Amino acid sequence: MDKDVIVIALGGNAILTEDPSAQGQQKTLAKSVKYLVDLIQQGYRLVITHGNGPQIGNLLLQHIASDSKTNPAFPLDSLVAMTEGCIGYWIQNLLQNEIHQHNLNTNVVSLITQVVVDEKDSAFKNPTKPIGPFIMEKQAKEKMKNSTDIYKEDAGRGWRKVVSSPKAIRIKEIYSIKALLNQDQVVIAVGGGGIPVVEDKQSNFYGVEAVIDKDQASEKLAEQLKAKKFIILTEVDYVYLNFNQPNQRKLEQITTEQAKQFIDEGQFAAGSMLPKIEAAIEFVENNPEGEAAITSLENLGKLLNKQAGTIIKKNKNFIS
Ligand SMILES: Nc1ncnc2c1ncn2[C@@H]1O[C@H](COP(=O)(O)OP(=O)(O)O)[C@@H](O)[C@H]1O
Ligand SMILES: NC(=O)OP(=O)(O)O
Repeated sequence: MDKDVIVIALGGNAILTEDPSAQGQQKTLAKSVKYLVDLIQQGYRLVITHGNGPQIGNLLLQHIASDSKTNPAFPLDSLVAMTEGCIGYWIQNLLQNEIHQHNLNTNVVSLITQVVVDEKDSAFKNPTKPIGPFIMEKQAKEKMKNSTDIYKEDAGRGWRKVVSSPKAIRIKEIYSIKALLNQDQVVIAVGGGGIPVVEDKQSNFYGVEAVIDKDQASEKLAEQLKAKKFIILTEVDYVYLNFNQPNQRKLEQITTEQAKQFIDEGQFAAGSMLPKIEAAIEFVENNPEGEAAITSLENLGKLLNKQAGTIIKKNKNFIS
């Protein structure tokens, strides 16, 4: 591929902020699409991925609330597909309008993406992926007593339902994504971590009940595309040491070695910041010339001007 590729991952919690309505989530997304146009104008090929943790949890609640005979709840693979379609449409629509405003000749396409996982992945027996709304500890423990659902505390923000989250092995539609990029189209892919599928002995694929971590799946995509930059956009402007404590300190530029040391110190919460840091390390270690970055949706513009965000690179020589 002749032009440099940038993979930008938008977090589900960063899309669903105070207003959970469709309009509220579209309004949040609208704030970041203008910066995406800047990247297109700078000549980059753009791939956008997105999370779906809060959205799929809310959708599941709607499905469970309906009549099980006349309107039965769908399994998680189908719900991931629904969130991929919906959030993909929001981004596609907003970004295409913004591109039109700038008189650029680029199309945006959202691709329903399947991601291959291992059916023997131990994650199927140990759910860790938080989805849906944050609830109080007492309410979560009550729900666990009365059902087979599992709830866990999520980064000091409350308790959330957790589901299985097997590791992404490969992106099934990778050749279609490359073909679209080669035509200078902006591609939205691997939404919600992609639809989890397993391959049988006859090379058929079928969906399984899980939600893949979108940071880990996006890293696989960035790696397969040999991307120049892998940018993770979430709710916080920086990755912090001693997060939410009086001695909190922002991290501006770190090496993968420093990042690993901070992981060992337990600086990053499982299910939230930890998978982002692990994905950033994995990407940079497999693409030593590339860089990973983490910041908020609102700060994408500042990140690109090196005025905000945490940047993770392979070694100190790269850090200026
Ligand atoms: N060390 C840390 N630095 C910054 N944020 C952290 C840290 N540890 C945990 N977090 C939490 O991780 C959140 C990002 O994870 P999450 O909400 O799961 O992301 P997403 O935007 O992909 O849905 C932040 O909003 C913050 O609350
Ligand atoms: N699928 C996924 O990882 O979504 P979030 O980024 O919203 O947690």
